[in-house]
Amino acid sequence: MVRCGNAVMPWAQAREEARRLGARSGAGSGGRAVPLADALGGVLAEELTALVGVPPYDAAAMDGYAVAGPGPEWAVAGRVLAGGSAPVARLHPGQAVEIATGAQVPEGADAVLPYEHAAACAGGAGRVRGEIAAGRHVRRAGEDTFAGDTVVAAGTAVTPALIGLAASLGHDTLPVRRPRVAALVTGDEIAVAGRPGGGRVRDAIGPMLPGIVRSAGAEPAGDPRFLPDALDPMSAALRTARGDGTDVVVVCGASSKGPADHLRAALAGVGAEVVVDGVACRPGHPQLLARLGGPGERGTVVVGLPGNPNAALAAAATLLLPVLRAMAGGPDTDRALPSSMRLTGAVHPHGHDTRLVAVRVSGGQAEPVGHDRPGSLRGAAQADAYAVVPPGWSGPHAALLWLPR
Ligand SMILES: Nc1nc2c(c(=O)[nH]1)N[C@H]1C(S)=C(S)[C@@H](COP(=O)(O)OP(=O)(O)OC[C@H]3O[C@@H](n4cnc5c(N)ncnc54)[C@H](O)[C@@H]3O)O[C@H]1N2
Ligand code: MOO
Repeated sequence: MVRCGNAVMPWAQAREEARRLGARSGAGSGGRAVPLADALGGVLAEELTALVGVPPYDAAAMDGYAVAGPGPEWAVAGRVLAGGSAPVARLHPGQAVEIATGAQVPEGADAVLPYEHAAACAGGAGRVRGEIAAGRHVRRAGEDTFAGDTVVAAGTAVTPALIGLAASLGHDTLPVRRPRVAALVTGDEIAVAGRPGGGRVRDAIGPMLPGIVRSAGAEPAGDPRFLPDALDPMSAALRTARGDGTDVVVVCGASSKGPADHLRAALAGVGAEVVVDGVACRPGHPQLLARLGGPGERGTVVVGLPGNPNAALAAAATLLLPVLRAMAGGPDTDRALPSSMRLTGAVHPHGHDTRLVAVRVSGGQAEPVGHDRPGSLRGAAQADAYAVVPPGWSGPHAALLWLPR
């Protein structure tokens, strides 16, 4: 049963509903162990612990001599390079080995004397002299991280640095949450390649969805499927998605109320819970958020995007991204990016809808780029963000909704 009327929801509330539904649907979904090379962009499903310490052994931090005892002179017993073994298992006071940065320091060593502070001894070859402070230039095992330490919290985005860290802690795989997102592109007028003609239009939404999906740490479940403007194929596709455990289905171009827009009827037919039916924003008015699945099930989230491409992008930023981020367990915003900025140029609020204005950010200001009508991606393609301009806004600062990059 469809449980929501046609009340168009305020923009901020719709985003909050999307977050809530994503968190509800993602909770308990666990993670999948993926090889480090494939983990980039996912969100850690569990905390990351150290399987080995960092450094894993007492290591030289400089090229020079590992020395035992206070000196100022030592007898050099040989040489050890990184990855090699020392010529003596243990240094006794007065002994040294020549050592390379990263090599394991023999037991008994008190410090490393860098080459540039070492002098040859007048007393003969095989001896070295200099001044040391105990512990200097030795990186002790576990001085950064002990084996068993918890190092990174669950919910952290997997970045190149985190992958490098995981490798240094002894991991070959990472448990990541990465919702799988199927795309259904509808419309009898849609052409999928080349120059459209004869009342047809190139699909502009299917090609931008994988990037949008990946930007939120999720992954596309294959290529978009193209559906004709008919109820039965839509209903069948929704049932299939629910049946095969797809996390999110994005339906493009069937969200309005025309004779060819079947999403609402299909949702009603499959017993969906409709959470958002229309959002008070421009562009992106006719968007939908729904859930397929019973109370005890994790369910499949359905996001309906309008067919106009810039409206689809605005709707994806409004509903799809918060759903995916919450589902993966990550934050909704990138903390490195400013959340609001002074808006330049003449921007006028709408009477009752929130306007999403394509802006370029430079010099700490956001400037509208134009060409951001619902049917055109020309502005968004040159923009960094949408400025969020609610009804009654008087400026000059506006919240920013950063576009996927
Ligand atoms: N009586 C009403 N009509 C419309 C309303 C409304 O509130 N009442 N809203 C308008 C708005 S706003 C939008 S946006 C569209 C959304 O409609 P749909 O989601 O059903 O999309 P379509 O009608 O199929 O297409 C709209 C437009 O976009 C083109 N399109 C569709 N899919 C794609 C695609 N994948 N790539 C590029 N372009 C696409 C399509 O050819 C149409 O020109 O409804 C308005 N009508
Ligand atoms: O979603 Mo429509 O933009 O408002 O053309």
